[in-house]
Amino acid sequence: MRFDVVTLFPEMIRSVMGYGVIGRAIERGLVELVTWNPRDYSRDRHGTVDDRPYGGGPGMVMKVEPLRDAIQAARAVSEPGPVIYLSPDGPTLDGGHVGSLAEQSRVILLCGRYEGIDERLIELEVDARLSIGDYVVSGGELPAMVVMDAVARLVPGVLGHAESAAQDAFAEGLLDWPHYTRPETVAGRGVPAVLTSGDHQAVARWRLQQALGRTQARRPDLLDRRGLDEQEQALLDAYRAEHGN
Ligand SMILES: NC[C@H]1CCC[C@@H](CNc2ccc(C(N)=O)cn2)C1
Repeated sequence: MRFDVVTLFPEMIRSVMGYGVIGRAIERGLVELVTWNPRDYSRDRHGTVDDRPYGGGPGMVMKVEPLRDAIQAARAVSEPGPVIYLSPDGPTLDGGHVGSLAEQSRVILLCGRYEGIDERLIELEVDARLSIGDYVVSGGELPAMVVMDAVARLVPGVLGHAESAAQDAFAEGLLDWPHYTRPETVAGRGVPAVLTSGDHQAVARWRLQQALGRTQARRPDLLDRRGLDEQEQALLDAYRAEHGN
């Protein structure tokens, strides 16, 4: 999987993406990360990438040419891939988007700053928009890193034993089950007995039941979307009987 990021702050991307499983995946070559700075493609010696908005108003707008030249430089190397603009007016990222992006061999992510990007750049070069939620942050870089992290986790080998991605309850369309580790008693609180029973089948069943119960309680909309088979319904009924809800 190759990510190309068009951004005025390449160091922001490279430093944050260098940590943890994703950083190791980049070191191991499972994920490739290349940044393209529009300022390197500015048409004047001042490195101008923005200018005042036509029609007046506060703030600055990102100019077409430096962005277009950076995107075309990215397109010119490696194989084709969609150009995705991180923007609050895109569809909200969900597991479906992450899954389909993970099937691409390459994605070019466009990060905006200032008040916005000249609309003609979007018309000329952007294939799709994506939003990470209904709020505005000061640049597209953090949203781009959220997308890259979520997608990279689905690349085979990135999470070590691949099943931990599948085990990730959200991959099942459910919220996560509770996690515990040593010490066995802390602040007077113990660990659910099944988890120290050594019965792996019982543990797996308990975890699924917890994920179902928590999803029903906190995000019933996810449950409606996912649907349950008979065994899952029985587990959920038992959970609700036990938790009185
Ligand atoms: N006019 C606001 C707009 C101008 C151009 C740059 C963007 C960067 N900020 C972003 C980007 C994406 C998201 C999101 N929800 O995915 C939030 N914030 C902000």
